[in-house]
Parts: sequence; C-alpha cells; structure tokens
Amino acid sequence: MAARVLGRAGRLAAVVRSSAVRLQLRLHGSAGLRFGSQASFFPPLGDAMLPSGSFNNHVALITGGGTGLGRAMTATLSQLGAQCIIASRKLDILQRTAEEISSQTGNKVHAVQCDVRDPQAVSQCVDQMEALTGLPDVIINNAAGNFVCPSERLSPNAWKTITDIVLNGTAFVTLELGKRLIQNQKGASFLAITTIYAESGSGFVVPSASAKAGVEALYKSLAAEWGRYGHRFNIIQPGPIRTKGAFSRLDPTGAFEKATIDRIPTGRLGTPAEIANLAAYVSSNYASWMSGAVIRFDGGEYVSLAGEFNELRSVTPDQWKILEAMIRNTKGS
Ligand SMILES: CCCCC/C=C\CC/C=C/C=C/C(=O)SCCNC(=O)CCNC(=O)[C@H](O)C(C)(C)COP(=O)(O)OP(=O)(O)OC[C@H]1O[C@@H](n2cnc3c(N)ncnc32)[C@H](O)[C@@H]1OP(=O)(O)O
Ligand SMILES: NC(=O)C1=CN([C@@H]2O[C@H](COP(=O)(O)OP(=O)(O)OC[C@H]3O[C@@H](n4cnc5c(N)ncnc54)[C@H](OP(=O)(O)O)[C@@H]3O)[C@@H](O)[C@H]2O)C=CC1
Repeated sequence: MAARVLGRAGRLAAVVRSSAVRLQLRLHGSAGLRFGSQASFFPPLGDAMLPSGSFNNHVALITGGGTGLGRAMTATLSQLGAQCIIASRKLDILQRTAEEISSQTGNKVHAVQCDVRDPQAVSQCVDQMEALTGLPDVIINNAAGNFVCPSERLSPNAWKTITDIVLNGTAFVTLELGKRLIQNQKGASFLAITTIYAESGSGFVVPSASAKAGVEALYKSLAAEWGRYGHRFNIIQPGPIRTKGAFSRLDPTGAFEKATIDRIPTGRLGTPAEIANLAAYVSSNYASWMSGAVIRFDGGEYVSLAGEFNELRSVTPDQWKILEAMIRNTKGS
C-alpha cells in the first residue's frame, strides 16, 4: 500500500518536474481560485449602526468633510443627531454638501473655509466655530493630500505640500482645539484617519506615508498626555475605499483596481458608509474607554500583503496534491 502511494507520488512529482517551466504552479496566473467571488459573504451594510440620537447635543468638526469619506462621516454623525462643522479649502463644495446633508437629516451642518496648512486660518476657523456652535465634542482629522509619484521625481514643494496638509494640518487643528478645550475644561474625542501604509511604509506615496506615520505618533502621544483633560485620541487606518479624491490620484487609469481587489481577503473595496459607522462608534460615548487605539479597517488587505506564503492561494486542489506528494516524498535534509 505504502509502496503504491509512494510510486504514485513519485510519478506525480515527475510530472511536476518535467513541466516545471510551463506550469510554474501558475502562482500569479489565472489557474488558481479567482478572488473576488467571496465578496458575497461580506455584503456592506449602509444604515447608521448606532441608536438614533447617539450624538444629540454633540458638536462635531470634520476636516475635509465636503467630499469622500469625510462627507460620509458627516452624514452619519448628522443623522445620529450631531450638529456638524465641515472645514476645508473649497467653500462652494462645503456649502453644497452642508445643504444636502442638513436637508436630509434636519440637523444643521455648517461650512467653514479653512486651509489646515495655515495655523492662522485654523485659529480663525475655530473662532468661527466657537461663535456658531461652541467648542466641539468630536474632532475628526480627515483632510489629506496625496498622489503617487516616484520619490526621485518629488520636488521640495511637493514633499512640503503633502506633509503640510497631513501632518502639520492635523497638528495645527489638534493643538488649537486641544488648548481651547483644556482652557474650558471640556472633554472631547479626537479621531485621525491615516492609512494601512502608515505602519508599513510604502514606495510611491512616501510623503503621505511619512506624514501619516507622524500623525499616528502624534495621536498615540496625546492619548497618553491629555487623558487627564478628558480627551480621547484614536486612529482609523482605512484600506481602499472608492472616492474620487483618492482614486484619481492613486490609480488614475484604473489599472490597479483589479489587483487590489484580488488581494483583499473579503473580496471587495470598503464603502464610505462602513467607515462612517466605525468613525461614529469610535467618536461616540459608547467608546468612552477607547483611547490610543489604532484600528485597521481594510478587509484584510494588510495581512494579505504581509504574509510571505499568501500567494499560495493561487494553487489549485490538484496542484496541492502534487505539492503534497513531493513534500511527503522528500527524505532527509
Ligand atoms: C484601486 C487601487 C488604487 C487605490 C488605492 C486606494 C487606497 C489605498 C490607500 C490610500 C490612501 C489614501 C490616502 C489619501 O490621502 S487619499 C486623499 C487624496 N485626496 C487629495 O489629495 C485631495 C487634495 N489634493 C490636492 O488638492 C492636490 O492633489 C495636492 C495634494 C497636490 C495639493 O494641491 P495644491 O496645494 O494646489 O498643490 P499644487 O500647487 O498643485 O502642487 C504642490 C506641489 O506638488 C507638486 N505636485 C502636484 N501633483 C503632483 C504629482 N502628481 N506628481 C508630482 N508632483 C506633483 C506640484 O508640482 C507642486 O510642486 P512644485 O515644485 O511644482 O511647486
Ligand atoms: N479613500 C481611500 O481609499 C483612503 C482614504 N484614506 C484617508 O481618508 C481621508 C479622506 O480621503 P478621501 O475621502 O478618500 O479623499 P478626498 O480627496 O475626498 O478627501 C480629502 C479632503 O481633504 C480636504 N483637504 C485637502 N487639502 C486640504 C487643506 N489644505 N486644508 C483643508 N482641507 C483640505 C479636501 O477638501 P478641499 O479640496 O476643499 O480642501 C477633501 O475634502 C484622508 O485622510 C485619506 O488619507 C486613507 C486610506 C484609504
């Protein structure tokens, strides 16, 4: 019996060896299980998750709240009762978003122009906010700038532009509000939106990776320092979620979308409504014991990219029979 199995394994191994070049186990080819079909196991839900009224009597500031993920977070917080202030450079876009969300939720959304790179503009934005709503209970640092670019093509101003928006902008908003909140003895939840590559680093988005890593250090540090003032600091690292702002600058031709989805274990991109629900939870009183947390929200993309053997997902059951036979057939080292 054992001899028969070994004989069969030997023949299978010979087949593998003789066609090694042709077969190459097609690790990167289309012979393996197609990824993406598993998305049906993980359908995104769009409704607000928290009980209605969870943010009644709360004021929330969302930077970059006029578009993309910031807009979705604003819509969810507003639906849950918050009075929101959205701030960024383009007042016309902010005003349109504010009107649309207000008319849907019945809760006021204020639009305030602010370039977060300019500390004076940030201070004026907070003045305006204090006059409109008072100081906020919830601050979401979501504004960002990014584009893919080989690092040897980056000018000093390109580097400065991204790091100014992402790291300095987040710091200016956080410090200005933090100081005023401390002075007024008012607690607050601060949330920063970073990326999964803030942790790993990534080529071709080096200013963004460096600045987002700085944001994470800032928020973890302040979580430790400012808990005594009633302030919580948390971080969400999103994986790919389709927005015009991100995809037009990171994958302008759409050439990388399929490969991106193929490596995500849940088989799909995230949705703005999903991250909005997470941001709402983290910013709510239901999460009052959460501080200093870094929450990766990426459908499994990070671990999928990290594991050295994960490409073996492409090996078919028939190929596994051959591989297993070869491995079992090996004697000694
Ligand atoms: C499906 C697969 C792929 C998708 C993967 C998706 C997710 C994976 C993880 C994603 C992480 C996402 C992180 C993000 O942050 S996405 C957010 C993107 N949104 C934005 O960027 C919105 C705001 N952006 C802007 O306003 C501009 O793009 C800006 C950042 C360039 C800033 O605008 P502005 O202040 O007007 O700056 P400019 O004067 O235009 O430029 C300043 C400086 O930069 C140089 N520069 C601009 N663009 C490029 C480029 N494409 N390449 C190289 N250099 C560039 C520009 O020339 C200036 O430098 P000078 O030296 O010439 O002065
Ligand atoms: N979508 C994705 O797949 C991912 C997104 N992220 C992060 O999510 C967040 C939202 O990105 P997303 O919604 O996709 O992209 P958007 O481009 O839609 O959002 C970026 C926002 O930042 C604002 N902004 C840019 N520069 C400034 C500035 N100098 N001052 C004030 N506001 C500014 C923009 O408004 P305006 O132009 O009016 O200033 C815009 O509303 C970002 O932090 C991004 O890094 C992270 C990982 C993945």
